Amino acid sequence: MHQERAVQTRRQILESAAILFDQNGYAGTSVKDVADHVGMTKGAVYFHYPSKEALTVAVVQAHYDRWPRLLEAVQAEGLGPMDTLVELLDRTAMTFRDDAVVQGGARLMMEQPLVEGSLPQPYVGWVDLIELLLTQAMDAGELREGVSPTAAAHTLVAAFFGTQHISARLDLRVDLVKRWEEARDLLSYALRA
Ligand SMILES: CCC[C@@H]1OCC(CO)=C1C(=O)O
Repeated sequence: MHQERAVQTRRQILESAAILFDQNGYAGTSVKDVADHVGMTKGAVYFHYPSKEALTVAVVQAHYDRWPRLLEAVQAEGLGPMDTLVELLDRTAMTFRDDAVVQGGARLMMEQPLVEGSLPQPYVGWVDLIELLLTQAMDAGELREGVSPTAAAHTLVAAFFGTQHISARLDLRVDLVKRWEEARDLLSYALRA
């Protein structure tokens, strides 16, 4: 019971931190702000996360931890490789629209130069994963002749990042899924055999 309580508390702290980092940025958020938002003392927050940097690294890690789980859920549907990739990115767009931890992590990654604490290199995980899925699509005859999985992975990550960034700035990501569907449908003409 105690362990479960601690897990729940850590999740609530991360969620509050992510919300505040997304709203006010890294420099504009203090551990005290997070404690007030989650309804705990600063000391209680420090018990779980010993510094603002530890909190920052944890939010970003929780952001990236979403994607392998999302991939597993999509792969369980047994779609072909190209449809798996399309479904994965569609659900990633929904996650960027709906998930405060993903949104807070994305803002922190934008502010990486200002952040003490070591953060992962952005984008490269997605390029590798999408390149793998497009290579599987090529092997299955689902990728247009002559399209390089590596080049297409760079383009898809850039298109997704730009789409979610513009939607975030102009519309708080409310229209993100629709904007992503526009980009995805256009890119499908270039990618599908
Ligand atoms: C899938 C596009 C890349 C993704 O979009 C926001 C962001 C945060 O840095 C990303 C990343 O680092 O992978």
